[in-house]
Amino acid sequence: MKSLKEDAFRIIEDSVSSVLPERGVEQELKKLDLGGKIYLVAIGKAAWRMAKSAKDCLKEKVKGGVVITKYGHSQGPIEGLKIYEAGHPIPDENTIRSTKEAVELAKGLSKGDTVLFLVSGGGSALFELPVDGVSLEDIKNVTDMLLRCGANIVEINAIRKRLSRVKGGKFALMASPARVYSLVLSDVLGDRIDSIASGPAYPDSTRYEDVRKIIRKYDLKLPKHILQSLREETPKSLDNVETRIIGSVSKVCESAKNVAVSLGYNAMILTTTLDCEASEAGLFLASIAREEVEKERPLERPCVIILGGETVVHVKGTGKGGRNQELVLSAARGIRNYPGVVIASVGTDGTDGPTDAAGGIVDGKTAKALEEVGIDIDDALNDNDSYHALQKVNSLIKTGPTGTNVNDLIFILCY
Ligand SMILES: Nc1ncnc2c1ncn2[C@@H]1O[C@H](COP(=O)(O)OP(=O)(O)O)[C@@H](O)[C@H]1O
Ligand SMILES: O=C(O)[C@@H](CO)OP(=O)(O)O
Ligand SMILES: [Mg+2]
Repeated sequence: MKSLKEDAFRIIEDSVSSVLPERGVEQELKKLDLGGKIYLVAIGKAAWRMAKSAKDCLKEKVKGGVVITKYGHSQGPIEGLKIYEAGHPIPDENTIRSTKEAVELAKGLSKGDTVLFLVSGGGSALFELPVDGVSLEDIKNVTDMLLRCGANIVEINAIRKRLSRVKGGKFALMASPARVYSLVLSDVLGDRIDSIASGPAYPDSTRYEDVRKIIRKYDLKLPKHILQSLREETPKSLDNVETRIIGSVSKVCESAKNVAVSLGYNAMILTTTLDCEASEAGLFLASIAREEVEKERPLERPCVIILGGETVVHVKGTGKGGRNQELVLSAARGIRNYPGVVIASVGTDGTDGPTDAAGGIVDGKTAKALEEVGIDIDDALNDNDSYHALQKVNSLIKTGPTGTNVNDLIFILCY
């Protein structure tokens, strides 16, 4: 055991390493006997690492392929594959251009061929061709609206699927009669495969009725032609797909627990499905930390209480931040002057919101330190400006892109 913060960084580093995609990709590919010609399509923030390990495993059996990842997430050429970077969380021209390449490839395949489809979160923005009558500009506007309204990813993707020619199982239809074998890194709570990257090769479980409810719930003001496109139903069954999940938030939480125990802490996983508003989650975590300090429950100290999930933020202000940063900034209010407590929250992909930070880390001194530099936490939260607040008191966590993506890891350390 070192200092609480050093231990927190160790937990983050080791547990994120344990969910890098290589092991899962290799394990699954070893079990498989993929016949015919294999073509690789990889999408998402973990696409490059997934593609690299698949290519290293299958070597010249892979006849070609396309990798589409977020800007800054490629680590260089991979022999025989075309590597593209594109916009995330809002798609851009490069999204469309590279998706067209993948679609051309899939459409040209024959019976007996296989698409090895490597899927990770981020794929919704990175893999997109709008349906007829919907422009890239429309997709950008709708995506922006959805990301700000506080809807969760299942709701967001229910809408995105219907505006797309590749999402919601439609990419698998394009590849038919070839078969699509998907390896999926899950960043969706409950591992809902049809929501991960909007499920391009998985039957869609959402219906038009769900879409209508989402529009009402968030009072979405959508143009007429978009409303019209949303009525088109998605495939509810596909006969050419097989899917395996190779990593999820549960794994990163298990790993965080093991690291904490190895460092001498009592540890527990409280939930792997945290999905409320980020600032509310922060206050809730702070109250658990106070219970630890005052009543030494639910665990004997020193302890680590671990949560996995994806909180949401209703972005109303004009500041800069992300859900993990907002969570810890909010938590700082509740642990003010409590000694021996640290609360950390990070996106396992290494980016939290449109920032260069993965998340943030606070302790009992953070609230006072903010006050001393003239920052009012409530004001910062109201303006969704968690990044600048945490930056001022050296409380951002920066990892850079990690090459994986299994949602967010959140924990309390108490000494
Ligand atoms: N200023 C902000 N403060 C807090 N959250 C924000 C802010 N701006 C955008 N966000 C949130 O960041 C989310 C996108 O973050 P990102 O880390 O890319 O998500 P993911 O890891 O799920 O792809 C959006 O859904 C939006 O709610
Ligand atoms: O691509 C997506 O639809 C989501 C979920 O998989 O990922 P992210 O939140 O990273 O954009
Ligand atoms: Mg997400």
